[in-house]
Amino acid sequence: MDSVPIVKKIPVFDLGQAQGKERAVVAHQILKAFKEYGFFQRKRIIQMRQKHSIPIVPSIMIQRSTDTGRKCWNTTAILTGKIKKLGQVTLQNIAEGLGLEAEFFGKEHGQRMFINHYPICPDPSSTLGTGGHCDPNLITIFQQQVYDLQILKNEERIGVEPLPHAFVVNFGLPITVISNGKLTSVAHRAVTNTTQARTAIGTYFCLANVVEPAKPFLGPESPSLFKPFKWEIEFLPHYASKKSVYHEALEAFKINA
Ligand SMILES: O=C(O)CCC(=O)C(=O)O
Ligand SMILES: [Fe+2]
Repeated sequence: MDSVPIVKKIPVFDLGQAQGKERAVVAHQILKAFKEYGFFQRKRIIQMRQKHSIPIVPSIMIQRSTDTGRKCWNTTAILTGKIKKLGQVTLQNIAEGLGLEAEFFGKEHGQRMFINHYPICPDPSSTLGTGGHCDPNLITIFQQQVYDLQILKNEERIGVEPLPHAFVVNFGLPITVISNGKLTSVAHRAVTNTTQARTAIGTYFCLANVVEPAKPFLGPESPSLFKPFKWEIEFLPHYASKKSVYHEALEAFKINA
């Protein structure tokens, strides 16, 4: 590995722009980035990261030392709240970019935190960190401190340049359904490397309700492409059974499939 080119073009927005006067412009640009790459990046987390960096400690230490455990717990709780806010603003931007009401996605979402650790790998050509997949959840927000993220754009893999103090944001298969096919979730994977171990920390924003195409996208000229489904009990088990092969998990929910 690895002849995959690393692009520097995935747009970066800061949270201030996303909520301020430039909000409508940013929402439009986020949609453009989603159409082109399926990803964008969110800046302006420098103070937060410096103030609340998570100590990575083995879980056995957390069990033994209540002090370390408490610190980790407090830090995680603070970060979870900040990420929640970031997720809410991002979902408002996506809704507005799609021409929906800002609160279309609501304010409360299940947040599932993930920590992926990829050790140094002597032969990255034989081992991926995370195999190619589209995410099953609404949006995902995570850190890429060390390069590993590759996306599939027009059948070609491109690497995403890691930016310090930025989060990577991407959207999953439910947004393909909600937008009635206007946005196609982009497949991606994480690769390993021979020199640096890497830990990716992120949050999946989940759905509680039925997933279906949003009413404003439906009409005589644009019939619904997907049947409604319950995310947690119908979609997730199906996604897991398909071993998350790119967009395949959506096939069963397509109308006239
Ligand atoms: O570990 C990474 O960099 C990406 C992980 C990922 O794509 C996922 O957990 O859905
Ligand atoms: Fe992913």
